[in-house]
Amino acid sequence: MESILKTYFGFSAFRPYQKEVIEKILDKRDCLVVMATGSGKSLCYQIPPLVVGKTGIVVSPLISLMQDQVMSLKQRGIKAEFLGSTQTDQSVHTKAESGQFHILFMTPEKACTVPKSFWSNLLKVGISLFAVDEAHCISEWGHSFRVEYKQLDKLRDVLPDVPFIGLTATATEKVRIDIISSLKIKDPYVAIGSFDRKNLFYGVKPFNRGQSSVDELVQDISKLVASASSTIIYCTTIKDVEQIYKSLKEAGINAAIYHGQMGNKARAESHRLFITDELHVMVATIAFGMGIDKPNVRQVMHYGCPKSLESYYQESGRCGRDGLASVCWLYYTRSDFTKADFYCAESQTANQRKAVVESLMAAQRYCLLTTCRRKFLLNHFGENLSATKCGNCDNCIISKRECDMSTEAFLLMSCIRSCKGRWGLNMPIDILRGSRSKKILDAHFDKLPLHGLGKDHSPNWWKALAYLLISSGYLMETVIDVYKTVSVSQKGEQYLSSATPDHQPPLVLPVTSEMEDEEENKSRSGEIGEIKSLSTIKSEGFSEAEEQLYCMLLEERMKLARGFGTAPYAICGDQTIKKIALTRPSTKARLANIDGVNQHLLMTHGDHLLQIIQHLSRQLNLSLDGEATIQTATTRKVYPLPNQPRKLTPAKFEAWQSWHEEGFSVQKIANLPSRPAPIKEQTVVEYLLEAAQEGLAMDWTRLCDEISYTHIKIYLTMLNNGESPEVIRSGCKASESSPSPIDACRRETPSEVETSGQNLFACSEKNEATASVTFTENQEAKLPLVHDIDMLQNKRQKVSEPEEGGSVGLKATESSILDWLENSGDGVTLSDIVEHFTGSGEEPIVDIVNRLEGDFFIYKKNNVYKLM
Ligand SMILES: Nc1ncnc2c1ncn2[C@@H]1O[C@H](COP(=O)(O)OP(=O)(O)OP(=O)(O)O)[C@@H](O)[C@H]1O
Repeated sequence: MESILKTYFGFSAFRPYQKEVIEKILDKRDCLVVMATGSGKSLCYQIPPLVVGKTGIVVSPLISLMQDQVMSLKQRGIKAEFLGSTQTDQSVHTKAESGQFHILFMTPEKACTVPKSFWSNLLKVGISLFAVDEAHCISEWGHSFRVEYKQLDKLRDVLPDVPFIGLTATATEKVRIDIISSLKIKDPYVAIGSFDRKNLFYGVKPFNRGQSSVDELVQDISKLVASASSTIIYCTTIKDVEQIYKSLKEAGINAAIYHGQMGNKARAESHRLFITDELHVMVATIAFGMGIDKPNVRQVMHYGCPKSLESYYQESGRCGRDGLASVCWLYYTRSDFTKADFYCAESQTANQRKAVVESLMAAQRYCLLTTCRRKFLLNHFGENLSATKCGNCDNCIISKRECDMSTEAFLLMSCIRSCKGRWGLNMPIDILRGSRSKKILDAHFDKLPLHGLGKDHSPNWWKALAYLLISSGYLMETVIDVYKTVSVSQKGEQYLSSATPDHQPPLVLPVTSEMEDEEENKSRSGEIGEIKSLSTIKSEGFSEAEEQLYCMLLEERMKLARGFGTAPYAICGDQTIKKIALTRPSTKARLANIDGVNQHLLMTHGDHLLQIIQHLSRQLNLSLDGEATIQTATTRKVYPLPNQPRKLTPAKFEAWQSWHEEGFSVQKIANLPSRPAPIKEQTVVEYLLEAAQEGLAMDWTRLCDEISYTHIKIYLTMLNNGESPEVIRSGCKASESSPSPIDACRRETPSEVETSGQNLFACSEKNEATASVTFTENQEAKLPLVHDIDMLQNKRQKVSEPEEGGSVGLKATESSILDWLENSGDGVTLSDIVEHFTGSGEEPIVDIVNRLEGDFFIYKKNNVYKLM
């Protein structure tokens, strides 16, 4: 699996859950995969067909999306095609039926209407999986319900032994259950990943639909265009799309446009211009881009509140899919929150209508939030962010002014109570503002003593206060059919009972931007502008020349893509180009070792790329084969982190930052090129534990995974069996006279212990006769890993076998190295190879290894070579 990952996709490590899901699919188990947009779900269905050599069927809702995926897969040397109404190549059907494609995409309509013979013919050659992408479309509770998806369950009986996989980026529990039952998925393996997209910045801004707001937006976008980064602007109506498009045009910004009233051809052309980077801005309705696979979109702006948080999460999630820092801004007006009727137009049942209204309410709450937006979003999807602030949203960055609003809160709550929970917010606000509308007169609300007491504030100011009171639990909203009513909660009642018209206990609330705009006529746009420029830092850590090289390489990629009629990102990602600009590889082996460089890229463009790199580097006076010392890590934040706890030394804090914030492994931190000399991995683990003790956030699961779950399991099992882990230490001492198998291994193959990367019982010097366990400073013995023991025992057997060639020493050749690697499951380091093939010098060995790597026979991960 790992060699397929490197060969076809250029990646050397799986992301969380990918491997598990793939293994389950290979075991023919049904799966439900619920993972964030851009987290790498597609790989889960792309790898099994390549492993077993049988077609994988993927149902996908949009033709444009299928076309993009087919294009990208072909660029990786994978045989992929799609079947749908726009397929013009008649031979695809026949080829598909005879199993000639690794991956075959189909629209749901096509999957349900192809003749049965298609499936029976394909079954004869074998089907590796049946995947339903964007599986939430099957659920009425989902935000993109598609009737045609409902028919897919018919195929369960046609393909009884084929594993069915549902994949979605947004699924509440209700939707998950619905997907499982609607697709007739049996006893599925359910993988639910984190929804936290750490590289995305979230921000919200109120606006009015006036020209000044549009001008401000255009100004923001022109800055982004100048940095050649891709932006999607989502509008809620076609009218808005046209207005923004026109304003951009007038400001000299060329943008693509996309909405449902455009013809197919025009839409396809817009789509093409955007994904091929010919145009950097796309103004569109949400008709654009379900599952759009362009990884380097740097901004998604919503011009108008979306209809649900699910859609917002998915639409905004289209930026930063390559893991680089990206920005999501949402601009809303109050009138956006009154569109429930409009969104309910297609709802047929009361349940559907209720779902629509509740969804819009959640989106509204997100807009009006004064606390961490990421925490709120994650909470909506059932995930808890342990910290109160994420440090990467507007609310966490801009400190909010707080103010005692007890008098106004008292007025509003009293007025709502007088309305007896039968009205929405407009009625009590109109009463407070002294309205004499017919509704108010009919209900005799003009007689209330509160009538007219709130004229000093606008309706929007009162609404902002109402939402502060809702989010802090003093008021509550209820949905009846499509109507929302507001009433005083128990907490609110308690407050009212402790207050009188002359005296109210303090009630301190944050001043929202809307209130601020009205009260002080003060806009936050200055601060926001600053955030935005910070958030769009493109190439942090580059020298000027490297920055130039990066831009030139992007240009070269663009030329290549044009020549091949494909999108630049399909050639390779921005992240890969960044790494190339930083390391400037001079050989195929070094190029192959860069994450994101796959075999097809190396074979088709490798020589050309190497020439270009050499030429441009010379031109810019940059040396070749540099070390990538800057962080291009996936989760780099552009904002300052919480202050370093006082007790932690800078080294410890930095280790924690690299691990927690940048996602570096313990091993990588121990060996950072910026260190004068590597430090022990165990030391890094201790730094992390100290940081956790100091109260810094810690992903324990990840840490356990990294330092080995097995390690902990052995420890617990020993405790369970009443054995003290001390026996390990005493066993070691006894080993001086009668070595335990572990000790014996340790003595015979000392260097291999280090290859486990765990440094669990660091060995004494090579040939030393009496090995001893290394203790930590406080003399605690460390436990070996189960697989380490197995590995060592295996190796011990091998070591005791007579070696070919006796004392002459083994000679390294391409085939002898490959043969040897075949039997070393966990891979070997360069020094292992040099030690093993004593009949050859280091230099020729390095040559051979480079050749093998450049030809994709082997690949390197964490300095360990493995067989492809
Ligand atoms: N193991 C990996 N290592 C590095 N990059 C990866 C890995 N797996 C996937 N990616 C990259 O992550 C990006 C997003 O992957 P993918 O398109 O599969 O996301 P997704 O979860 O299907 O998103 P969506 O819900 O939007 O369809 C792609 O550019 C892909 O190449």
